[in-house]
Amino acid sequence: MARLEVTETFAGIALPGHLHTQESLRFASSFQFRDTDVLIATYPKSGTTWMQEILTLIHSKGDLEAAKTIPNWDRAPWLEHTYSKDLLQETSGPRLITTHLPCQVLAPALRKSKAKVIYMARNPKDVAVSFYHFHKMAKFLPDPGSFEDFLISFLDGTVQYGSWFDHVKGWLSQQAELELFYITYEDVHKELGRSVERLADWLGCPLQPEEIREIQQHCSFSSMRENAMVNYTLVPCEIMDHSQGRFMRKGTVGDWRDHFTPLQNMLFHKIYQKEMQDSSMRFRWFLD
Ligand SMILES: Nc1ncnc2c1ncn2[C@@H]1O[C@H](COP(=O)(O)OS(=O)(=O)O)[C@@H](OP(=O)(O)O)[C@H]1O
Repeated sequence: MARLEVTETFAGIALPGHLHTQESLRFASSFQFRDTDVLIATYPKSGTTWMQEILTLIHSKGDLEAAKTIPNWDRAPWLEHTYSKDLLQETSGPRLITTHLPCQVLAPALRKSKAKVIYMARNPKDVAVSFYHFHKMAKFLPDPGSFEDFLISFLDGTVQYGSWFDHVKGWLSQQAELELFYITYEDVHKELGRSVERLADWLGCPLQPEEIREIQQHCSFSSMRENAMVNYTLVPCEIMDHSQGRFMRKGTVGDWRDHFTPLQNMLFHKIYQKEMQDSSMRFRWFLD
């Protein structure tokens, strides 16, 4: 199946041209956030779809109506995608918005409002594995070649969406400047109910125990894997080749162990330590 290989470059970062144009990226970087907006910011494959589902249900207090009938990309549109402009401008109430853009592109616009940001990060080794598999199915991304080649590009930051290290360091450096809640994929994986409760409290939408249980059940991997509103099976095969795998692939912590050679693991650690040496961020999962 042919690849839709057009690339847009913005702020020095390559992005899939199938989803982005210079106009859509300019729209995103000068977006007028409202105080009631909630922005989910992630590097790809860090649990974005999971967070979109959780936050939709926190907003609706566990009412499944929207989650069962509207795809995630319409409930929490990507700020930078070509289709989002009208959708976002037409929404009058509190908006749930998603982005993979780096902080330096959005921080100036965000600082003009009290919009809340939820930054979700994941062990970069698992991100690299998940991203590699996603490249195989997503026809708007380049052919990844071998895992070995892909891992080198991931560590170099030359993959689309740029460097994982810069993305995480950039967003987390803004914790004091923005209304930012930092959570990891591993936190949510370990304690889904507790994570839902913490997020709901931070958003000022406290939930009853039965509402939390309802959300927990709906947002389990097994439930989301079968849910067409989030598992991307609605996307046509020319854009996502479903014969190459599933978007909801494994949903586990530590899958990198089945993919990395000892040498790749050593190289990864070396580069991680160099890139993150000045960072005091909480990345306890990296040592797992
Ligand atoms: N409910 C739930 N539980 C556990 N894991 C989940 C869940 N929902 C999504 N996922 C996993 O998240 C990975 C996809 O990440 P993203 O949604 O950020 O991808 S994307 O950037 O929007 O393309 C991808 O990870 P991998 O399975 O490791 O590839 C998904 O399976």
